[in-house]
Amino acid sequence: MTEIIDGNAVAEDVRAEVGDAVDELDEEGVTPTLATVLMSDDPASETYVSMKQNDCEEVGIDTVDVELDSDAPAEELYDTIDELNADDDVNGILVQMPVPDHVDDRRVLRSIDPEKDVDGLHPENIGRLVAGDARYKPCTPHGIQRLLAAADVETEGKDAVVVGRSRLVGKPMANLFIQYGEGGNATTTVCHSRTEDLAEKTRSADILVAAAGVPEMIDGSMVGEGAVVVDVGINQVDADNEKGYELVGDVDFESAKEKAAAITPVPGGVGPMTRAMLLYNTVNAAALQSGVESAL
Ligand SMILES: Nc1nc(=O)c2c([nH]1)NC[C@@H]1CN(c3ccc(C(=O)N[C@@H](CCC(=O)O)C(=O)O)cc3)C=[N+]21
Repeated sequence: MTEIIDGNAVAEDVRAEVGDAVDELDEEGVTPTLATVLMSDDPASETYVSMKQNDCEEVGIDTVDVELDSDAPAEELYDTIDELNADDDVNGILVQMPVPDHVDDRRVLRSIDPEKDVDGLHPENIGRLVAGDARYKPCTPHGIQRLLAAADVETEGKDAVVVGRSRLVGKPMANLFIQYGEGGNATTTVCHSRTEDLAEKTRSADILVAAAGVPEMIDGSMVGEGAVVVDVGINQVDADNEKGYELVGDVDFESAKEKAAAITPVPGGVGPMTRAMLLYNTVNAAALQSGVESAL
């Protein structure tokens, strides 16, 4: 029987742990605060940001909610970040990606105070991650590590194949897999749009992470017998429902499930874990900035 890895359940465990850490900080007079910045009209982005705010509320993290018109001048976003950097009440800053084309997203990530960069995407934090000295692990790869650990999936000595080389997922995921320690020590291959013989490589994976952003591109014929399949895809395809779209993963679930020993679903797999690790990083940011030791 193929194990369906339940991201909602593991995320709930993480939130409980984070909630306890928030209570401990509270006793020291520290209330972690996350600022979310949304500059987009995309309904999915709006949904994700409001889910992140609800999660914060559930565990006792305060939120500051900034929304900018998607056609506002880029300077408005840069100024917002400067203000949030200077605001001592704000511990974490999340600028929801993607930002509009007229905004320089690299500049956005560079200008967030690295100690408030709870996404872990500032160049300094990426550098520290690669050096094996992470301050905040990027939420999605961190969440995947946590999900694999909860499912008792050993990574040491295993062949991990990451499909996709994005800043948010593929690159940091591969970096975490090759690090020493728990959730690392995997022999790691990164595949991307120019990879030749992709199916041959994905079939060789003990652990296959699909993060290319292409709906259902990984089907059963590309999955090795007994592999663990992690689907990071959150592709929107048009649907005849309230939202007008439906979430589809990068994995063709039904055919991949026939081969896999364990697989994460979409929704209910990696997505909730991404949100949970954001809470985790925000608590650690508050602890770091207040000089109180974090329980996490
Ligand atoms: N600065 C930044 N940081 C991010 O971490 C970031 C970002 N920008 N931009 C977009 C991606 C995407 N992302 C998701 C988080 C949670 C779900 C999630 O919770 N999904 C639920 C379902 C959501 C639904 O029902 O629509 C699930 O898969 O079960 C999805 C996607 C974070 N991202």
